[in-house]
Amino acid sequence: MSTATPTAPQRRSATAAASNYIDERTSLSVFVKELGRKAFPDHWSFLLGEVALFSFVVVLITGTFLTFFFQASMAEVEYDGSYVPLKGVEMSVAMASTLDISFDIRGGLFVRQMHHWGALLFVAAIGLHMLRVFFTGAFRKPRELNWVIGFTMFILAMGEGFTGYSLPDDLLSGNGLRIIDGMIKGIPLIGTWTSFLLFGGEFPGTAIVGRLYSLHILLLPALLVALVAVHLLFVVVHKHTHYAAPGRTQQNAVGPPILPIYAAKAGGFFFIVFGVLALIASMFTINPIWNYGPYDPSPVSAGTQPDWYIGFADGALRLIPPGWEFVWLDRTWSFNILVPLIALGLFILLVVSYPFIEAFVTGDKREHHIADRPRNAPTRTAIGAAGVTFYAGLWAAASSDILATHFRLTMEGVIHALQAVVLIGPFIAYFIAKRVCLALQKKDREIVLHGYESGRIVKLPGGEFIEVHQPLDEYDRWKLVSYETNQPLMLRPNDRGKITVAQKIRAGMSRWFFEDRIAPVTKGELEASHHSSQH
Ligand code: HEM
Ligand code: HEM
Repeated sequence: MSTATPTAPQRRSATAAASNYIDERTSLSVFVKELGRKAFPDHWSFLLGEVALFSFVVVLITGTFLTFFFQASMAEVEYDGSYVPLKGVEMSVAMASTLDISFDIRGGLFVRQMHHWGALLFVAAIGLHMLRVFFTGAFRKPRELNWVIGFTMFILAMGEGFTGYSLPDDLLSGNGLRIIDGMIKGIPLIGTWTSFLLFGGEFPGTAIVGRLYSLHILLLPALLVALVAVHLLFVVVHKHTHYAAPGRTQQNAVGPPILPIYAAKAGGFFFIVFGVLALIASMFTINPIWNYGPYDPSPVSAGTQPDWYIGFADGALRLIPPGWEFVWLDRTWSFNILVPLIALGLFILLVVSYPFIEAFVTGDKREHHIADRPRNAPTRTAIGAAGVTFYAGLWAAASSDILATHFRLTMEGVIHALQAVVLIGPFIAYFIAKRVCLALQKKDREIVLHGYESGRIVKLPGGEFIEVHQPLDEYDRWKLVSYETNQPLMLRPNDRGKITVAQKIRAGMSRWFFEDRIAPVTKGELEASHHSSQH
């Protein structure tokens, strides 16, 4: 057969012509060349930011599909779709259109499920990515601002999640909104008016779904997309951090180039994230609003749960002891709402400003491009463990009723135990994490100087038994040795020859931060151990 198939060189030249055409009009090649040559260090933990990025893309694509069919109206209709048990039930157009997406639009249920699972993964990946950045100290100079941008995106993502969850106007979403309404109304003086402003009058009114819709599909995604762009631009500008290894310094970034290796890997990884989400969406139901029905406060019972990332706020409300409400100056002061609001606000403030607090305490103004191993920064790791415990306690409290019913405990017992986890747990976690880090550092020191225990016991000619130690290879030794030791700040008199109270506080904090530490192995020690192992 002699069909004329285009030959490879012809195809290439067509591609070349097309890229020339584009380049002559955009000068894109300069940018691609510059970016393509950048090295991107490789480590599994760097994939977490990518999972966040790719699940965001999935959520954007599936969300766009949903906008074609979702109707953000709270007008009342009688449901007349194909889900028989709800036929004839009065509900909002928003709820009815979400049911239509689920049962009457081809592929609608699948896309809805993918959107919801994608959202859950998105926020989870952000959280884990943030913990990776925290525990490796990758937020230090020059990346402090990127930490702030990242954290802002975290808050926006939670906002996206909450507004999205509220759109279908089903039993649970209406209930979530009722909790928010209660929290807003609990703010003294302005609470009631703010709630009226948000809901356009008495809760729930007829405006809220439309308003949340504008936030959900326009304002918040636009802000997120813009911030993601700046975030990634900063990653390129600062270079990515890398872990200590031979040839890696504070001045370079070692890894495969972005083009073609990293881009090909990342592209493949996008399809894995997409595929896994599609698989989960097709196998596990999430938010079956047809089981819940339209919003009505009366049938909500124990066991209802918000999406996971809202759990910590819900838990904070549940942990406040009863009766924290007083009438004073003819007004109700709801400390049961104010205290969690203030505590969460402070927690958020602390997290977002952590890079600046640590830099102040350590007085460290150097740039850091080698990421810390968490054990080598024991105080930071311990602070992180304390923060995670605090968050986990609040989060678990959102399921206090489920814990009580599943484990046949009293509700009060569960609440008291979780109150202890939130108030005392962080201190215990701090202590344990710090001791574990120091122990691991000591172990590293032993390994560097004496090698790994091999378990092989040998009897020497003189009758003595010794265990043969396996020496480390160069690469591992580098990893274990190459970390900085930091000294607490010295108290020095200022220009007027005085030591101020602020200086004393700072020096005290710096001592606390650095006091407990294991000195890194010195060159002399290494040489000595090398000699002794040779003889
Ligand atoms: C929408 C959410 C986010 C997306 C899509 C995102 C994406 C990324 C990606 C792809 C990277 C490079 C790969 C990696 O290190 O994992 C990165 C790095 C970074 N991200 Fe994020 N991130 C997000 C949220 C956050 C948050 C919440 C924080 C911290 C509060 C943060 C702080 C950083 C920092 C400091 C770096 C530089 C890390 C380094 O050089 O080692 N990001 N981000
Ligand atoms: C980070 C971004 C986003 C998150 C975390 C998020 C989250 C959610 C969640 C949890 C729901 C409820 C889903 C359900 O009914 O089970 C939802 C609904 C919805 N989302 Fe998003 N979303 C995001 C971005 C977007 C974008 C960018 C669009 C549109 C361009 C969009 C459009 C919609 C629509 C139309 C609905 C209502 C339909 C429905 O509930 O099934 N979302 N979103």
